[in-house]
Amino acid sequence: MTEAPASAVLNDGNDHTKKSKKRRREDILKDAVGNGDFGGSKPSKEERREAKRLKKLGEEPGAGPETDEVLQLNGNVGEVEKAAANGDQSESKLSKEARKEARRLKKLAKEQENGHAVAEQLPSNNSVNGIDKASDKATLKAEKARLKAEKKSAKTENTDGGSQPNSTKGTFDSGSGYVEDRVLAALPQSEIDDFLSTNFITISDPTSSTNLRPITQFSHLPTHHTTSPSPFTAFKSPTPIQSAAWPFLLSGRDVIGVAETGSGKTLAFGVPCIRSITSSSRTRGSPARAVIVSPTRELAAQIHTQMETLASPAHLSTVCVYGGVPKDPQRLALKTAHIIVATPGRLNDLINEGSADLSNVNYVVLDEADRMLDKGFEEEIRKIIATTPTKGRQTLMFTATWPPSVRDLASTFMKTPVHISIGADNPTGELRANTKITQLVEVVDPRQKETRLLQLLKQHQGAGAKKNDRILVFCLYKKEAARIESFLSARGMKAAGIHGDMSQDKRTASLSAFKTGTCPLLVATDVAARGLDIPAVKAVINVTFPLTVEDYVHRIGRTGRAGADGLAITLFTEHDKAQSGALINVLRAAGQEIPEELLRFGTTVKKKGHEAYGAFYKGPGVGGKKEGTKIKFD
Ligand SMILES: Nc1ncnc2c1ncn2[C@@H]1O[C@H](COP(=O)(O)OP(=O)(O)OP(=O)(O)O)[C@@H](O)[C@H]1O
Repeated sequence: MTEAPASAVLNDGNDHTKKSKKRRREDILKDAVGNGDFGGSKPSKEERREAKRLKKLGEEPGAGPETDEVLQLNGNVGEVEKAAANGDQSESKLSKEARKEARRLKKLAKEQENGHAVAEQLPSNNSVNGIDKASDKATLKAEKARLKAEKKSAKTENTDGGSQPNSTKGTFDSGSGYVEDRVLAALPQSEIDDFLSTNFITISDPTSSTNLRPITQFSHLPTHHTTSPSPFTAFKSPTPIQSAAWPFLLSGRDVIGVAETGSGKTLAFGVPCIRSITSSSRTRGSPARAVIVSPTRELAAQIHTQMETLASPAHLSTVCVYGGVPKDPQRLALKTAHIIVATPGRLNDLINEGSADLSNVNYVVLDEADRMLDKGFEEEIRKIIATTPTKGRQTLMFTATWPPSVRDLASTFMKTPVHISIGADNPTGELRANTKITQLVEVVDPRQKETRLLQLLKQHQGAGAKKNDRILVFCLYKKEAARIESFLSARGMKAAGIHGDMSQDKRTASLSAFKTGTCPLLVATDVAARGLDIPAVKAVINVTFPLTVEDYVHRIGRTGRAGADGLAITLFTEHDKAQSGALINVLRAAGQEIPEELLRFGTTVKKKGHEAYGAFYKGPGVGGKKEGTKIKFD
């Protein structure tokens, strides 16, 4: 079972007690709503926020065309006021809400009359009138939805004692160049709140300088004209992490984005990357404007492919830089590339020899950020970031797991980052597996693992229609992976392998055979645990438990992607018992069954002495200290 829904939260770090600020806000409020018709009482926090939002809306310079929207808005004011005029108890709440909304709409209508633009960027291939009609229609639709939502929210208030989700008010960040789309800006606040709470979106902004509405539709993106043909045609709407992260990223903010595996984080950081480059005015020096770092070669290649589809319509070029392949083509491509996707080791090599120059890079992404910040990579990351400018640089960290051990280190690279996390009852981004994955754990005798694996493969990939179903088998060690691959091949199963002892060519060939379905069984080490987006992996089988429960969450995340269901089966032995408590917590958080035999190993989560060593922590050494063993995948 999933956890109970949590309200969406936008932490407001403002000091609301300061007198001068308070006075200023009240002045703004007066400006925004006339002479403060709040029924004689002091405006609520909500009302003040809304007024502030409207005020900002009015201040935004622009040349928005005058449209029928004004009439429409006025019409809606009447409708709202009519609704507000009704008198029974359940409608008195509505009437307060409706009055508030009426004031908001009146103000908006007035601003439209005064010629203030609400939207900044419009698709270049549309005529202004076409856009106006479309947005008018959308506004009308939004208004209808708003009235419906008002009724619903009034109803809820009457049944739950008046509790409200915390609000995220839409607004503009005039300094950044990002302006909310007019349709998005016109959406009723209740709809935005609803979106945040139903998608379990938690936004924590230490500055509170921007209260940005989530981009709930691709059409609300200011960049879509730069990426035509649209990269979104296959998708209905942005995923929650995309919706929530885009406005902040488009505003130039640093962001930590924590969202479950397979939830579209690549586009979450990829789309604003294009916008960041196209809006930059720098023309001198190195062409590189963005760098995206990932822990494995295969993941770097995958991100690169996705970035290419975004970049080429905007006439930007990209390069993928990783080890195990010749440097020359990479050196050449670096001369013109605007976006560098890289694994850290090879990128540092190329920086050191002078082939890569990051001095103009102002968009830095650490994908699988917790992995990039653990001891295996920390030093490499420091070196890379040190060659980028401090001023004007946007730093992004995206991951599905965000252990406390890396959080302090992350903050040393970032400027007041906005923290966005997606997940039920998970405002601090604690460890969560994707809830679309069914997790089965079998406690077995270590000597029976291979026999049990064979049985499971026959059961889930047997003959007939199931024989081509993709199954990913994880081992802990390279030698173990090689042995299991041979074991399966010797029993007539078509298996490929991927691990660090193989040449890059062979790794690439195995992955490609698995992706295309030529070989439906892949035996891997944790080199394939993170980020890989392989279509329709039916099941993940863990033959040996990984070294950390974070790695477990990433491994099983290769199935159940982009909203699909998945299956993960884990063979757990007494050798893994130190991890039982942490695994139980992950199972519990995702509402999964916890086997009695697993509970017998204990529920205590052992506090690790060196959490920063992440997946490669092997226990304390002499004197409680252990040297970091640098194990790299590239
Ligand atoms: N808005 C969207 N709607 C539906 N599918 C989407 C959307 N955006 C991206 N996807 C698809 O979702 C899949 C997973 O995306 P992606 O690989 O970016 O996930 P992720 O969150 O980075 O996962 P991981 O944590 O495993 O790295 C991809 O196949 C991608 O094409």
